[in-house]
Amino acid sequence: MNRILQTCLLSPSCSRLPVTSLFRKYISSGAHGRSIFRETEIHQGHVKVSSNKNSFYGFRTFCTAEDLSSKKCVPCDSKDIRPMTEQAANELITKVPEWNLVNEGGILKLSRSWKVKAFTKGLELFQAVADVAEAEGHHPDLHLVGWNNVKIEIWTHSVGGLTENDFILASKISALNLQHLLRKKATA
Ligand SMILES: C[C@H](O)[C@H](O)[C@H]1CNC2=NC(N)=NC(=O)C2=N1
Repeated sequence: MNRILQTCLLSPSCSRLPVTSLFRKYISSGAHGRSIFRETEIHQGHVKVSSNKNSFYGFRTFCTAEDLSSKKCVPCDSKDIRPMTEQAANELITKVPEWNLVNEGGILKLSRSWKVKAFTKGLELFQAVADVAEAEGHHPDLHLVGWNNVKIEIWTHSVGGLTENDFILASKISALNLQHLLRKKATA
């Protein structure tokens, strides 16, 4: 029997922000005492929801696509940078749904493909992406084959895997307006 218990966690800091409050709704599933709860954060009238299967005391932060695109890449030669686990990558890929998570010869990468209108439009797309990459100091692998097939792969070469830098760059690329360069999708 599922009981939905909703408790409002108004932390003191929230009391000063009348419109910001953190609601935690959890459903006591009963099985093995695990609870499934959903945090709902209400900010200025819009709601971000993260579902989380965790013990009652588990508390998970969550980031959204806009969080990633507002972040800055860090130098890839910093000593404490490490490749993330496949589980972490599977969680973060949900924030950049236009991208695919691929494993190439044991190296996890982000990959995305486009069909462009013309060869030169592919080069324009590369230039737009290059501007973002240079600003971030983090660079993708660019492929343009068969004159109009663009593929971009992103991974952190210095660690031989994925880091948050890759997801930040992917999110910033997704935010680019590239529609005018792309071939119209064939209608059904
Ligand atoms: C010092 C600077 O962070 C490194 O040269 C950067 C440049 N751009 C990079 N881009 C990617 N994708 N991986 C790297 O390891 C990398 N290293």
